[in-house]
Amino acid sequence: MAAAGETRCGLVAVVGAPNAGKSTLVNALAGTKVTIVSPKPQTTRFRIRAVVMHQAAQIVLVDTPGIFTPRRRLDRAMVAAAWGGAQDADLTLLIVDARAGITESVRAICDRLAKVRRPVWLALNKVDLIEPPRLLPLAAELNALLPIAETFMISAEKQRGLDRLLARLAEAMPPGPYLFPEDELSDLPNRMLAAEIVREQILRQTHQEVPHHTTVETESWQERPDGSVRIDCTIYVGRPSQKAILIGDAGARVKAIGAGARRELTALLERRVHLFLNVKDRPGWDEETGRIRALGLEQDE
Ligand SMILES: Nc1nc2c(ncn2[C@@H]2O[C@H](COP(=O)(O)OP(=O)(O)OP(=O)(O)O)[C@@H](O)[C@H]2O)c(=O)[nH]1
Repeated sequence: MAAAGETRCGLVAVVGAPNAGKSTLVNALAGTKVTIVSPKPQTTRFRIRAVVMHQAAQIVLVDTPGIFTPRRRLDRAMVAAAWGGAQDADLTLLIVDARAGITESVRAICDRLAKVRRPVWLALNKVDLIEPPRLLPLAAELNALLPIAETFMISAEKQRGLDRLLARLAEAMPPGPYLFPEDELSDLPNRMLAAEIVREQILRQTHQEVPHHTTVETESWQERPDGSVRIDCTIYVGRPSQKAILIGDAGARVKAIGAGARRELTALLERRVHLFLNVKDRPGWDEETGRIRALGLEQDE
C-alpha cells in the first residue's frame, strides 16, 4: 500500500468512434471484464468504466458520454460528482481504429476535442490489422486535426503496446489521494461486472425494445459463509411501459434475464451465485435536469 502523499489519482476519459475498441482496451487494462464488448455500435453506457491500479497510481477510466448523445448528461454528472471538486478528466485518451482511419465520426470527435482544453493522447488501435508503414502518416493526419500530446500504437485485442500505455498513464496522473479507497476497490469491479452482465442480458433478450433507457445498479454484494455470493441488482427503466416489457408475462422475461446473467456470473466468478433482480421505473431518469440539480451534481460541459 502506498503511503499518503505518494499516491497519484486521475480521470482518463476514453473517447473514440463506435467500434474503435474502447471496451476491449479498458478490459485489457483492467484485466477483467468490466464493460460490454460487443460488435454492435454504441452499446457502452458506463460512467466509470474501470479503476486501474498501477504503481501507486489509481487510474479511473471514464466515458465521456455527450460526445454522441447529449441526453446522457447524468453520466457526466455522476463522474463529476464522484470526482468532487475537479471539473473534468485529467486527460483524454482518443482511441482510433487504425484500419478504419479518419472516418466522419473520428473527424467529429476531433473537432469536439480540439475545443476542450485538456491533453489528448492518441492510441492507434488494431495495429494488428494494418501494415506498419501506414501508421505514422495516420498519426500525422490526426495531429493536424488536433494537438496530440502522446501517441501509442496498440492492439487492444492482442494486448500489444499496453504496458507502455499503462505505465505512461500512471506517470501522468496528478499526485493526490485515491478517489476509490483501496478497501472498496475489490468489490467495485464485481459490482460493475454484475451490473454490466445483467445489462448485457437485457440487450440480448429484449432486442432494442427497452435498452436505451435502462440502467442497472448493484445494490448489494454479500459473500456467504458457504462460498456463494448473493447479488442484488436493480434495473431502472425510463417508463412504466418498459417495466412491463422487462418483467414479461408472469415475470417470464426478467426470470430469463436473471437466469442468463446468473449463468454467466457463475462462470466468471467461479462460484455459486444467487442473483436477485428488481425492476423499478425512474421516469426521465437520465435526462431530467431538475433532478440532476436536486442531486447537486455537475452537469455542464
Ligand atoms: N483485430 C482487432 N480487433 C479489435 C481490437 N480491439 C478491438 N477489436 C474488435 O473491434 C470490435 C469493437 O470493439 P469494442 O471494444 O466493442 O469497441 P468500442 O469502441 O468499445 O465500441 P462501442 O462500445 O460500441 O463504442 C470488437 O469486435 C473487438 O473485438 C484490436 O486491437 N485488434
